[in-house]
Amino acid sequence: MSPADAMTAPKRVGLFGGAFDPPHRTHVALAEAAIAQLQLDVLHIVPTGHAWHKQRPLTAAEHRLAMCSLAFAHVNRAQVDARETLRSGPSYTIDTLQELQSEYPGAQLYLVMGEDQAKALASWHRAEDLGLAAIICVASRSEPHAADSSADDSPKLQGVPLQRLQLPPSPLNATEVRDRTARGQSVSALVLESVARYIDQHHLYQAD
Ligand SMILES: Nc1ncnc2c1ncn2[C@@H]1O[C@H](COP(=O)(O)OP(=O)(O)OP(=O)(O)O)[C@@H](O)[C@H]1O
Ligand SMILES: O=C(O)c1ccc[n+]([C@@H]2O[C@H](COP(=O)([O-])O)[C@@H](O)[C@H]2O)c1
Repeated sequence: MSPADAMTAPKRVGLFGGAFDPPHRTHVALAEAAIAQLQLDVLHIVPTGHAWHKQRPLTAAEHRLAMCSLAFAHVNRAQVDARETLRSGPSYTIDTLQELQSEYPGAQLYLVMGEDQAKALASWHRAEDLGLAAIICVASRSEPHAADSSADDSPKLQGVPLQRLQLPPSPLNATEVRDRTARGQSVSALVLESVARYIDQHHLYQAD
């Protein structure tokens, strides 16, 4: 890398992973909040390839990628990244963080997530390495995906403090988008208009 390249190389790099089946309005708000509050140079939006932790099969990656491209199109510094859908085997976040470390030498990485995922972090693959690779940044989440209220509400990963993102608690979730679509109800309050159109045009989430 030349000295000039080093001056302009991204120094604050975010990773926001998810099934994004489909991406909804709160995903977009969370990405915008992360970019602004963490002053990110780039935020990689990474749809999961093989979600080893989910029971249900995900919608084909090509559709989830296309919907992410629509949902995050207007978000400056967000970059939809297909890498996990192209990787064989389970999608492990630590693998993606290590790839980003190689691609952005010297950058500080930020791993962005909702609180439900933060509470489950200890079960992730190589969980102990996550907090070494990235600063873990968490947005609170309201029902129905909120974490158990009896649990410690200041989550930590084996002693690693998690950084809070300021985001008004939102009950939006992709399950409701899929359920409403299957019932023939409108989802325009839950997803961007472009995503609603894509769902309709490609007959996604419709009842059999
Ligand atoms: N309403 C929300 N508030 C805060 N974080 C959220 C919210 N919805 C999703 N997230 C976060 O976005 C990331 C990706 O979530 P995901 O794609 O699984 O969406 P979801 O709405 O949780 O989907 P599903 O209902 O299918 O479980 C996760 O880190 C999740 O915690
Ligand atoms: O690396 C892991 O073991 C791991 C376990 C659970 C979830 N994740 C990642 O967390 C992100 C959000 O997951 P989800 O279930 O909310 O879509 C997504 O990128 C998943 O691949 C990663």
